[in-house]
Amino acid sequence: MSKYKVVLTGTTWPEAYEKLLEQCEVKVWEGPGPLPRDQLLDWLADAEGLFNVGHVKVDEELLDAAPNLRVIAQSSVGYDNIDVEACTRKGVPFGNTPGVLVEATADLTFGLLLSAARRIHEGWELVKAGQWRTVYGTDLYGKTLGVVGLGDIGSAVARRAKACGMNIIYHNRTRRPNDEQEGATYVSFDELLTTSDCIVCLVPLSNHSRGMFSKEQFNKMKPTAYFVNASRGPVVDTQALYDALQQNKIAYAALDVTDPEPIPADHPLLSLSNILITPHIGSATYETRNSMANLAAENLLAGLSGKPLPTCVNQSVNYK
Ligand SMILES: NC(=O)C1=CN([C@@H]2O[C@H](COP(=O)(O)OP(=O)(O)OC[C@H]3O[C@@H](n4cnc5c(N)ncnc54)[C@H](OP(=O)(O)O)[C@@H]3O)[C@@H](O)[C@H]2O)C=CC1
Ligand SMILES: O=CC(=O)O
Repeated sequence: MSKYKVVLTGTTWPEAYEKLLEQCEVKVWEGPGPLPRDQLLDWLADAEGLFNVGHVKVDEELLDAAPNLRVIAQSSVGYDNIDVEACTRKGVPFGNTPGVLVEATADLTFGLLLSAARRIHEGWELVKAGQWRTVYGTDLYGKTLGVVGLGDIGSAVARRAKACGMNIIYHNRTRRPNDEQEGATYVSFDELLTTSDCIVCLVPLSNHSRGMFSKEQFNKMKPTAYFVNASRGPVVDTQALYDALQQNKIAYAALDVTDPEPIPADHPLLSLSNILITPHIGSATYETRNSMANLAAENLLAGLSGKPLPTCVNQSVNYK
């Protein structure tokens, strides 16, 4: 039996890769650096499947260059790099990896808040510098956490916060009765901004959410507010965040995602003392990244054989 022709935009985890190799002839980009666009388009000329690990941009141009494409699978839950409508127009199902990364990403997001609130990272830097002294933070217990984008991950963050004695408020475009039964209170975006002690942002990046945290929003926050962004960098206006931190309009920010990403070492944000940044590692545990790769491989192999993708974003073109 001839094998499916697949393009893999970067290396993936061994278990998933083995599964692909059983049924596919794989062109894999092993670097150095990201897969050049020309090379990708050239490889896609006869490809039936695209396994996107490097978050390459999928648009009309790419789809036109891949006339035989039957499925796109990506090992992430966010898909702001994918023109889903263009995929649907071409009849190409697209699968992401929801669910499997929820707990790991919630751990990291809440960990950022905890580290910022209690200055864990600053304490460690002091100890390494031979300075054994007290660094003061703030209590989370009894404080109000506002979650913007209370979906799978936001809800898991809320559970952690509740276990630490925080009150939970949230804002989405639609309400979540189950989370409300668990104690989360729905509020308007403005009320969340003005009343939260800590704000966690977990909205997908879209035309609705791009720049939703800008000067106006930071001005509405409490001067003691802690702001955590673990969604996508461009949801936040970076200059406005810099100004808010530099002018102490808010107390502290902790980011797992930045705009630009990666953030250059000489970026002004890094010169501030009231910020903590990690390099987009929300889902980066061995177990979770392995599960994400396996789910992406399942989506890809299902699509190649004309079966429904287990986690398809554009259901209208999923296989029946
Ligand atoms: N840092 C990291 O490593 C990781 C980051 N992520 C990021 O986290 C995001 C969320 O993931 P996940 O929880 O699985 O996604 P979900 O789709 O489960 O949740 C997203 C929530 O955001 C809400 N939302 C969407 N748009 C808006 C808006 N404009 N204003 C207010 N609320 C909005 C949605 O509700 P409604 O549509 O009703 O508004 C939904 O409840 C991903 O898209 C990704 O960008 C994910 C994994 C790892
Ligand atoms: O940022 C990671 C994702 O899965 O989305």
